[in-house]
Amino acid sequence: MLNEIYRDGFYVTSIPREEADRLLALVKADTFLPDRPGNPAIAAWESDNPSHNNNVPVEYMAFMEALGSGPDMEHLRCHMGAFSRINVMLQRGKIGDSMSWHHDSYDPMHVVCMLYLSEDTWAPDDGGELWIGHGDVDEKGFLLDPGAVEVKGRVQPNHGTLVWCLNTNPRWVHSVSKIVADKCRYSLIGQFGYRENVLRSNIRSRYGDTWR
Ligand SMILES: O=C(O)CCC(=O)C(=O)O
Ligand SMILES: [Fe+2]
Repeated sequence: MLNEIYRDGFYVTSIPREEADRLLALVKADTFLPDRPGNPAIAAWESDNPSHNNNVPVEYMAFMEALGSGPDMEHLRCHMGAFSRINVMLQRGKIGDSMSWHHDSYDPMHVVCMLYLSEDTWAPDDGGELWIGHGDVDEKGFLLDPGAVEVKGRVQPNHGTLVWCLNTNPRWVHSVSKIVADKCRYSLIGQFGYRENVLRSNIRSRYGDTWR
């Protein structure tokens, strides 16, 4: 893992089937809100101080905490220190959804992991792949040309697939290709960092209204 993550910025692995099944059952029973500007629930989440956010269901948080304190991250913890803050986000993607190239710099965290859960089997033609790439950025660290990103990896969101990303380099970006199959794509995202580094509450003043 270490060579991949320190050389490429990411590493692809998977979690045990029973663990993925257990989380999928919880996720299927969960409630999803449209992630659109203006949604009051999303606005509240964005204005919240993540250090004080205790709204993440304990099962998701416990899973991420176990990942963060587990052997996969041992060297990252030695290298970067023991993380004092974990964000957890659950997203559901459906046909037509996609996400453009970005770095998770809206809420700077040092390591990001993405766990995929799905009842469907995903083939490359289905879309919904996590693409990981490298791209040039401007003086603020924003990607200059999304069309010029050099793609380094494409990961289908199959059940139990886990992708680790170092999030310390704004040139390391990721995107989600358009979902073209009528399949349901769940991603449980964990971000690992420090309480002392909370910036999300100042997000609009730092990055403007178009930060997404
Ligand atoms: O769902 C995914 O594969 C990636 C989601 C993502 O990049 C994000 O929410 O920042
Ligand atoms: Fe992201």
